[in-house]
Amino acid sequence: MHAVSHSAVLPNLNRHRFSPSRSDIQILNRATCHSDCNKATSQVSLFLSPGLADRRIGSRSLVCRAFSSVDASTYNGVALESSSHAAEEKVGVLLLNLGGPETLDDVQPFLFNLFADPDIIRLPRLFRFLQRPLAKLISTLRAPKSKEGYASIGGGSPLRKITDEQALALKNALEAKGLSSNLYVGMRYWYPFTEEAVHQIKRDRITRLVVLPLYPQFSISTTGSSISVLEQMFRDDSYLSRLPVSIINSWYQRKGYLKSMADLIEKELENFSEPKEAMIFFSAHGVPVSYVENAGDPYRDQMEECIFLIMQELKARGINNEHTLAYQSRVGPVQWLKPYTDEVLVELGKKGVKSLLAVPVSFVSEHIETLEEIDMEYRELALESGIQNWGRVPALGLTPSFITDLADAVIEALPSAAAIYAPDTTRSDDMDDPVKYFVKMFFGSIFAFMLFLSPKMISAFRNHII
Ligand SMILES: C=CC1=C(C)c2cc3[nH]c(cc4nc(cc5[nH]c(cc1n2)c(C)c5CCC(=O)O)C(CCC(=O)O)=C4C)c(C)c3C=C
Ligand SMILES: [Fe+2]
Repeated sequence: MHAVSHSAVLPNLNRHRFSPSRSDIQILNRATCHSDCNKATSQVSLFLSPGLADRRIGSRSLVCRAFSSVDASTYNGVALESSSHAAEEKVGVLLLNLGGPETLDDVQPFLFNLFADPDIIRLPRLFRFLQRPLAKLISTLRAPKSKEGYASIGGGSPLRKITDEQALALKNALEAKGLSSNLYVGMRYWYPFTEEAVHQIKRDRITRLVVLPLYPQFSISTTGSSISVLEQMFRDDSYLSRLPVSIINSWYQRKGYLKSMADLIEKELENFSEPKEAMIFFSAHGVPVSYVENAGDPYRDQMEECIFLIMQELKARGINNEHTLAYQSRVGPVQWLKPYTDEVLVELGKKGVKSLLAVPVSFVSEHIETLEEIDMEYRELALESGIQNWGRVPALGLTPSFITDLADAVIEALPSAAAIYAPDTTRSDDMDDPVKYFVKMFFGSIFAFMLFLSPKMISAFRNHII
């Protein structure tokens, strides 16, 4: 069990530019705007190159260093006084999510957006021009496999619909608690893009904003990436840079979330003929090991603490089932967090585990990785491996206790909203150090060369390695 680090060094997210290029393919034509993030520093991809990742936190990064039960960050740490002009306040709540292709034709451009994200693939400065060609190559290679997955769950991702429903439910829950608010949905890789949501917030002249990523645990690749987009937009805009904002970086420690998860698990265990015999199998979306070990991503620590807290809640209810945590959905040629879900399922089967309850734990809506990967691929693998009784806990979705808890999180975060001010000037750049720059360039060149030429690399992107 990893303790949550209260001094975890998080990445400096203060580094991207929002600069969509005119020539960009159809995604940009359809989007109001789209994050290009072309000003990545000279660091090598976190995703592709463990060991060379090196990110520092700026003193004014939107992501704070400390974690608390509502891990909310404000821009300058100065809480605005609780306004005597509350009646004039126009509160906005921005839900951040990943987004997913709505049709099979959307799959490749969606994957392009994902792989064009420098928080997913980061290249040395000199190779920045490769970001989009590389994203194009990888998305094209991966699209057939990914399309198969989306085809098997009805031809597209349910994420937009579910997130919209969650937004409406949250609006109503806030209303019931006496807070009138405007809800916005901002997706990182598909419609409605985060940039569109921010433009709407601006048009609506919101006076106070709470940003709530729909990921219980923080990762550089999810919440961090979305916040990078916001940071860039907010810094460059006179209205947005003054808007009081509170960002809830992670919220897996909240009692309401833990209880809601425990409720779902308890209910699902009852479907087994011998509920006490079922192993509770937490399956989290993985990230490359380099995120955690080189870039200071708190994701693994938070995930482990999250599982511990859910189990504590279950134990308090007299539920003492065995449990385990594994990581799913790895992509590409690098090491991801272990143990891998597929390998653990096979091992458990060999060890004689007969009943297993799968619990998706990094996401709060159904999506391709629950509906296809867990319900189809992993279920089949588990049954082949000797596990006889299989169950799966549904994602939290619109569970009322969960939505109510999100509403509480928003209300608790509101008073600490504070305005953004000057960008971080304390940050140093590898470009300032010619030796470091040369070393990175050298290894970056070799790496880029290998990537383009190695059939092994290509096949690693083409398939989920499961
Ligand atoms: C906490 C959740 C998630 C983390 C962490 C995460 C990291 C991560 N993901 C990829 C690559 C892909 N992810 C894909 C889909 C996808 N990812 C998440 C969540 C997390 N990703 C969700 C909810 C979804 C599904 C969206 C939907 O349409 O329903 C995909 C596309 C599907 C596929 O081809 O498998 C890719 C690719 C990386 C590389 C990464 C960390 C670096
Ligand atoms: Fe993912």
